[in-house]
Amino acid sequence: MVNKSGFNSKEVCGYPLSIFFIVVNEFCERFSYYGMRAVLVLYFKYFLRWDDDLATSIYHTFVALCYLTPILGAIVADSWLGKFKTIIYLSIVYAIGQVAMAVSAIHDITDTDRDGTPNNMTFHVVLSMVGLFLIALGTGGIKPCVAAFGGDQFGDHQERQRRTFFSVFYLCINGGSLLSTIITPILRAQNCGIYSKQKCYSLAFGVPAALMVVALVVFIVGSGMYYKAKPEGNIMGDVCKCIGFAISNRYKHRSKQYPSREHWMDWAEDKYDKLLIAQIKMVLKVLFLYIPLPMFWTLFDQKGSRWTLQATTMDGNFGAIVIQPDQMQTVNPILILTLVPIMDSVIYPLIKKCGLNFTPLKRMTVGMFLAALAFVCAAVVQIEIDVSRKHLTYFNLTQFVNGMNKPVNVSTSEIFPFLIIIRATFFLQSGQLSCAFSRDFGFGSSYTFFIPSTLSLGSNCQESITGAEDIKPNSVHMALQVPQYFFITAGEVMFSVTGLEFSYSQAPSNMKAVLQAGWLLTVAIGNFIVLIVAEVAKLPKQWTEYVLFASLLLCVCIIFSIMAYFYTYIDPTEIEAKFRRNVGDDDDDKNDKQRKLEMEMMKRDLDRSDDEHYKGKQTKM
Ligand SMILES: CC(C)C[C@H](NC(=O)[C@@H](N)Cc1ccccc1)C(=O)O
Repeated sequence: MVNKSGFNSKEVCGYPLSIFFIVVNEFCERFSYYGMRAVLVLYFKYFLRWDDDLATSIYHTFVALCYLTPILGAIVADSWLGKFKTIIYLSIVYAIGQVAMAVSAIHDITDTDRDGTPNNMTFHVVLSMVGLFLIALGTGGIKPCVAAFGGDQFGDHQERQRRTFFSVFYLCINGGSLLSTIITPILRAQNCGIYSKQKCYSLAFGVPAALMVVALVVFIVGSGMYYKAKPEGNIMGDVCKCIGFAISNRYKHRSKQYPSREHWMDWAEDKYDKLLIAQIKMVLKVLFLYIPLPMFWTLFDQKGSRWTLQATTMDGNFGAIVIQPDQMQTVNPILILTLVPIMDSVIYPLIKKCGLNFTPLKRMTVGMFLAALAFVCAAVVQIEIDVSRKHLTYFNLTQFVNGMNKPVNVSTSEIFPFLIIIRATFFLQSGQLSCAFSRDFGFGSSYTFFIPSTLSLGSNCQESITGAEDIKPNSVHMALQVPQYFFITAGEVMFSVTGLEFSYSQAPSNMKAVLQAGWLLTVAIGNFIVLIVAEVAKLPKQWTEYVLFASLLLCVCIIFSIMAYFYTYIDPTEIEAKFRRNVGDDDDDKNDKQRKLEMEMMKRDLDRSDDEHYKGKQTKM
């Protein structure tokens, strides 16, 4: 197949072979990212021994940084190294970061007294912070480049294939993240160590590190097959200078005597290339359309916070298995893996058959509406929970009344989540004597256990300990969260998968990665809005906060649909080709332009000294 730049690539079933390496790379990279992220807060809390607040804020800072760094990667790719080299270099940085995380989690390195706890915590903290910084730089930096690089592999005539590629790309993101969020918590729960056995965070970080190395190797293997668009110099510098010149030139010509121009960017025509101005107009048009989009991510990213907290007040007993609150999040990638193929092969073709033109911007609007609907469902579930008056966390609150005349130490084993019931084992110890007993709990319940004065420690105490249920278990089932997950995920498919492709198709050739980064920036801003709204609104009832978010998104959705109505789709390649054809004429024009500019500058100088006098002079010239 010969693509837009005359590059000849191998094809399989109408698709360039090179994209196989790109989607496998994405799968491994997302496995690496989400796998590491899944155990990060627990690593902060239990390995570095940070409190909940510090752990949560460092976690969110890291996630926000991951969506801010794409702009850096995009500038480097589009202006300097090109996407291919940027992906290679930043993937190396990323893999080093993951290895640093894995090493930072080996307690034996500083466990000089071999008691199972690190003796030099500073070493572990510093190494893990360096690791996280490198990971944020790497994952964020390559993110806009990989998607845009994949899009580059298609020729202009392969629009349909390119759309399918973005769907498959999204499937790989979710396939990788689903697998890793299941696997790494299992790895973390293992015990490992050289001198003493501890929870195996090093393995939980080590496997994602290995997957990142695999991602890099796979990407390099495909090297000979890629179409590699060349960077066109410091494009972002030129863009900024051109916009700056247009603004200042417009300001200098604000007087009514100067004829207005069709677009404010046209004021840059006196100095800059028409092609560059046309490309900037395309980018600005799309970026303007992006202004309302962060609100979608504001709702979307609350799956990991508010919805997980909601799940902690619900009953996770699904018969064969007990689902932990944070495990509910895996419903999202599972639904993505089912909904993307259904949408692509059934829903969208059906809509088309009905004669409806379901354009990308219409899809995104419906996506926003569905996300708002998801929050209405969340509010209804919340009301149900509030009515049932079960506000406790799934960690069962337990107290003991000691009837013995000596102090008894009580400790507990971990709760086993994959059994039909939640079973906890308690160890009672006094001096050298100890005994153990187990009890089953319901989510959210609270118990008081009585240790009788006659209890003989050292023997079996299973039968001797009696308990009273203080608070009944949570009665609202976690399955009730499924509708809200369904709507938010259907919204994600319509909004995010479409937006990814839209950002690529509407971007000029030399700013594809930049526009992808602009798209990812809406995710970062959305995350900041969560913090602001939650802080400012401070609503007493959780369900009212859900309704507030749903209403905000609905308003934004209406604004966006109006903006979308006035948006005209463009074909950047066609526009660029038109300007390139006119380049000869433009060269001739340039001298005239330069002359005109000099004239106007002279005119401005004279304007400042004596307007009337100048007017006289001009007519004489
Ligand atoms: C936010 C990103 C632009 C999109 C993408 N994320 C997803 O596809 C999520 N559905 C993945 C996910 C996985 C597990 C739990 C929650 C979400 C990405 O990561 O690129």
